Amino acid sequence: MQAGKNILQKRTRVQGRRSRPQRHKSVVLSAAAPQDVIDVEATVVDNRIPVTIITGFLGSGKTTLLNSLLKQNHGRRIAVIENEFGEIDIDSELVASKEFLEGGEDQQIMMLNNGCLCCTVNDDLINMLEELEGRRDKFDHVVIETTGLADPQPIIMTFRGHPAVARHYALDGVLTLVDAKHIGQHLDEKKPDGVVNEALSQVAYADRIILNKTDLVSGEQVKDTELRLKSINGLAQIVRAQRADVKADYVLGIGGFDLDRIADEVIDKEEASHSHNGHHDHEHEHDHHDHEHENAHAEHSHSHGEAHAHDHSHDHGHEHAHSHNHGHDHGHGHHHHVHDDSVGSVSLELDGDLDLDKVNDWMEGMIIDCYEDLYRFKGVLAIKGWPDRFIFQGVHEVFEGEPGKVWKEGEHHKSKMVFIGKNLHRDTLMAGLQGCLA
Ligand SMILES: Nc1nc2c(ncn2[C@@H]2O[C@H](COP(=O)(O)OP(=O)(O)OP(=O)(O)O)[C@@H](O)[C@H]2O)c(=O)[nH]1
Repeated sequence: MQAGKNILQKRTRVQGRRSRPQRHKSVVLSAAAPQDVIDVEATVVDNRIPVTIITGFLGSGKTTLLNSLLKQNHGRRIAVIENEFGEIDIDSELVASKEFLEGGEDQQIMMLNNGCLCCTVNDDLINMLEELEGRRDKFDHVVIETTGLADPQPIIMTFRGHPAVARHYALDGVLTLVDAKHIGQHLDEKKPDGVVNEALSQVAYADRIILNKTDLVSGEQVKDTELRLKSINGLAQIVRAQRADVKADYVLGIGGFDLDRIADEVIDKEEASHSHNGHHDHEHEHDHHDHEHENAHAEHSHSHGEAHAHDHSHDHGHEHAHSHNHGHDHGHGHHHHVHDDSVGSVSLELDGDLDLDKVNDWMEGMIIDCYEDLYRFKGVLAIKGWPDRFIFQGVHEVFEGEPGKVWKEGEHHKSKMVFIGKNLHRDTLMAGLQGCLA
């Protein structure tokens, strides 16, 4: 326990792949595999350049947003990397600040014309970022606009997993534009096995969503769409907009990968919904608490009852959407089958303290076995014997965690996790979490 404790005084980033499971030994919370752990002192000031990815399906309003962003007086100098699919550079013609390309001091637009960012992402994007890095005194923030057909995942992974990029750039967040009128049909589109539904992926990876073009649909449709988006991604904030008209703060400075903000996002979501302000339609951002609470003791007592039969803990969980190709019991009415996308969110909440070793084993196994399906996951854990919360987040196999706020005297200990991904089975995840109880 003590060794793990020491590591948790630091920020840890852990990487691993299923094909090399031996490298995952206790990767999550302890230091048993020091060669796999990159420690950065928590007190180090992060001077890296923040990067925001703006994505969204064709015609959803990305260029409109970019124009509005470049015109707003937000005090940040933005370098834009635009990815135009095909050879004809149309978007840069449409962006108001194109003149900055020709020597403007404040903002820069760079074009990636030779293909789709997500396909050719590594070399082209990395080269461009390196080039920009040499001029970093000229800007404060990088915005990458993907093509409408890009799956943002490889771009995100470049920032999370590529050491040279991660040294100079910090992914601030993923902002997804959604066309209120057409998103449904794109989400519904069935792709062949192994082919990504880009629209779905763009929603699933979002830290923030702009539900745009609300002028083109009824209020009822907007609400339905919002529910659907939340079912896919229970973590992202959503604002409604027309002409992508949102404040720059909503797009820049998201802190989607900032561990310090995760506690607010994940555990204090109810309170957070009342404390944020300044965004359009903010009342829609956190109102997904219509989930039903479940008594997991009843559900799982056959397998877990002995371990915590008398601690009065119970869990609350909600599943927004999940694959229908699994066979758990639908009879108790606690699952909301919003639609049958295989990408969805599962939130888990469990009272009581967790055992460090059990959490390590469980999360290690999950990352090894399911990293491809785990798009994003975040959580705050109560670990037995630790004075502070443990906060973590991950994107596929890239995991990061650090100590969070100290538990107050007498404060009720509980853990909360949110998973976004494919084929997530809430019951299995909850059983796994319950199995970690101390
Ligand atoms: N009615 C309506 N039209 C909008 C809104 N926002 C943007 N548009 C229009 O929708 C069209 C597409 O917007 P863009 O900003 O170019 O969308 P995009 O996501 O950059 O499109 P791609 O480059 O094709 O991926 C343009 O004609 C915009 O003027 C809106 O809120 N309502």
